Amino acid sequence: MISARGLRKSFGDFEAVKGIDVEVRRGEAFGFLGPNGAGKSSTMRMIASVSPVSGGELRILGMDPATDGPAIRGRLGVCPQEDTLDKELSVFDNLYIYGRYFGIDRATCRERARELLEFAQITDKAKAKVESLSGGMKRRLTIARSLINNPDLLLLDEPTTGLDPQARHVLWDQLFRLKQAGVTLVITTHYMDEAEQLCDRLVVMDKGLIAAEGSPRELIDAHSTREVAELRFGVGEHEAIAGKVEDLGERVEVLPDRLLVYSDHGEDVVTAVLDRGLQPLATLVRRSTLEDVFLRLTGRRLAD
Ligand SMILES: Nc1ncnc2c1ncn2[C@@H]1O[C@H](COP(=O)(O)OP(=O)(O)OP(=O)(O)O)[C@@H](O)[C@H]1O
Repeated sequence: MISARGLRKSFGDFEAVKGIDVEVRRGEAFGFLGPNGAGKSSTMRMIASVSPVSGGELRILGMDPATDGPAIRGRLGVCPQEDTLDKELSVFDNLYIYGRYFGIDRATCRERARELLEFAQITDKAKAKVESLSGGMKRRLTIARSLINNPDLLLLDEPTTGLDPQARHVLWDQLFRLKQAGVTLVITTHYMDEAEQLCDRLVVMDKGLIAAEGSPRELIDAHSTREVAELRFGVGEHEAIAGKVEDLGERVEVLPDRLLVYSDHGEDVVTAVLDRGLQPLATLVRRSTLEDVFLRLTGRRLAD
């Protein structure tokens, strides 16, 4: 569906994407995970064929965005980071008029708009003004709108940024149903839980480069331990205590508010810490996540 080789994007002297290789297969949900400024949106805009490639090769659905932009865009759905809904129009008309813009005939547009309202679970809001919708409903409508042309490939740029946890879960469900219906999804996100939930495969991006690639499970297995023991001590104590526990795991990370001890057996770490007379204010043993992978690969947290 998408094939990139040595793909680059420059803005003047600044290189936002520094030569990346990406292969997205039909029917999969593929993620670009990385912090703000990693180059995810720049990559996405090149894939959406709205921003020219500065270097390397890019093929979308077997076509070249430099020469086949309109044909590619006709087969893509694009859900941008910011809401671009028409606030003056009703929910239904946002879908209907967008469909007409794609050249779809009136009757098909009406039918498709009704289907999509149902899919987005906002049928009862058909006549409401967009302004009256909650943030989650607006995102669902934006996704519905991006499906009006029955795209083969749906591009979603940070689909759940700014939503509360419940609205995020409703949206994930919507995206999961799309995937089951055979739509190929490409998602950028800086939420590792979103990447873990939705993506079959992903690349971890940092500073315009790909730091790692694989399924969430493969990435965690390759770059982290099975478990992590989190130890919380008093403010300012973590650096000094790190030296006293570093032999208990494969690796120790010092964060401002806690220590992370990486070990396949987190409970054993906690027991050993207490045996040494150390008195953490709180302990937690959890499974490794993509956040741990990111920290390992870049020395920084995604949240930062
Ligand atoms: N039009 C532009 N002109 C100049 N610099 C740009 C432009 N667009 C993006 N950049 C820069 O390129 C870098 C990558 O930006 P990009 O938006 O691709 O990152 P991102 O990973 O999508 O982050 P975010 O989550 O903030 O969107 C950033 O340093 C950004 O400031």
